[in-house]
Amino acid sequence: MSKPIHFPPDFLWGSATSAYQIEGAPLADGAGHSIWTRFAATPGKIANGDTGDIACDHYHRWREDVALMRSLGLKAYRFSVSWSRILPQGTGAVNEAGIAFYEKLIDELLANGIEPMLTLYHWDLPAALDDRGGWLNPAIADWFADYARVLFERFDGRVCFWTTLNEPWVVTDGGYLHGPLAPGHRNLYEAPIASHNLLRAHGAAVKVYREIGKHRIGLVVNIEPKYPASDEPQDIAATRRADAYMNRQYLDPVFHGHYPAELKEIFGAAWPDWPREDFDLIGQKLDYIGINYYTRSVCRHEETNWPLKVAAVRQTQSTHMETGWEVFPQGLTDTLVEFRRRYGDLPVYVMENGSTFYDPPNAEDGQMHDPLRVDCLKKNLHALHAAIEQGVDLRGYMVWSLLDNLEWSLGFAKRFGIVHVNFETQQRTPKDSALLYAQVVASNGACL
Ligand SMILES: OC[C@@H]1[C@@H](O)[C@H](O)[C@@H](O)c2nc(CNc3ccccc3)cn21
Repeated sequence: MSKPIHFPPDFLWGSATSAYQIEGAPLADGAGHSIWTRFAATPGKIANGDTGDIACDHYHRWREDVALMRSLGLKAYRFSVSWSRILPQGTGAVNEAGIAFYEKLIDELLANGIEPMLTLYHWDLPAALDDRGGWLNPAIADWFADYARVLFERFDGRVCFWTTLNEPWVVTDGGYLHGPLAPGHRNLYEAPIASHNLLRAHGAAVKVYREIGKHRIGLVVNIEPKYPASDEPQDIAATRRADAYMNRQYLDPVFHGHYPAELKEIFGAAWPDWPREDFDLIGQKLDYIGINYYTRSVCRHEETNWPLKVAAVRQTQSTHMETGWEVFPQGLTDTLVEFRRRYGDLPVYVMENGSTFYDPPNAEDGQMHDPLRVDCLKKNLHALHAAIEQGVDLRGYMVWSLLDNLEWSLGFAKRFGIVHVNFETQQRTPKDSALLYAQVVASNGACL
């Protein structure tokens, strides 16, 4: 019998979602179009023709969903704000109805003892700003800082945990290099520019927060640890390129003031000489780092793969994600320990961790059994604890996701929720994984 595990006494257990994936009603009450309302309206971009027009109807069911979080005993809830609800044109006049929606949500969370953790940007750029170049226009750092200032002024104090960006790597790789995500560009020269402007915008928002904010602000990055498929020099070099491109491309400029050298090798002539002063802006001091972990990647050299020349070697035990994300809890421990080794002792929150499996239909007992997700969750939480035992200053964990939701271009078929959503009736049904998670929260991990 292994000894029971305990997390730090004030460990923050919560769940995470994002606006476009759950809210629905993206254009209600004066909201403007985003690059995702446009992408979803473009045939072939989202599987099965799914869209965020209704999603989980959270825009109308927010009170019920907060009650659901309360019933699970959650201590925190990580959500994102739709920029184009607040500023329908991306800049200029504030849409008070947009402010009102998030104000109701925040106040309901607080009334139920749940810490609101607000993400300013989770991929849904206002379409009006995309028309002006979006992340390719250097002015977006100012546009984003002005948007952030509106929310800081309205909500700081009720919101004490702020995140500037969710996963700049996915925004860039998916939206500008390979194209499966909005705005759907495939351009080697655009990707570094978009990525750099995301980091500049992050820094500009943190700078504003330091002027007027009184609580905590950070950045959320997705980290996928890279392991060489062999000890062949070519595979070792491929692994370093993959780590530099996906992981260190964001953490090195924020914490070390420069990009990894491998990026010039990867992008060649498409990699600009960045102005030195940009790194002063990007390197604003943070109160915490948010890390999203799902899987690892085993890398080998592949000359034909553009532009990294890296291929991922498929592993055996995988989730049902499109690209078969391996269940590899050790990678979570390794990621957290490596962050501390490379970047220091900043407080860390795991802001997303979860899995998608084809959930069996309702059992005769009416319960949603999801044994694979339960097993995955248990293993990842043990891995989390192992990182704490190795000295990581881990402060909290947000399971992805509270609800089954729109998995971007993969549509509704990929279910990550610990709570099942019937998208015809909008009925929410906690899965076994939700019942387990409620026990974990109530016992602070001792039940594991
Ligand atoms: O795919 C599951 C979630 C997604 O629903 C969230 O909105 C997003 O924040 C999110 N990020 C990852 C991990 N990163 C990633 C890696 C490759 C492609 C797409 C996402 C997974 N997820």
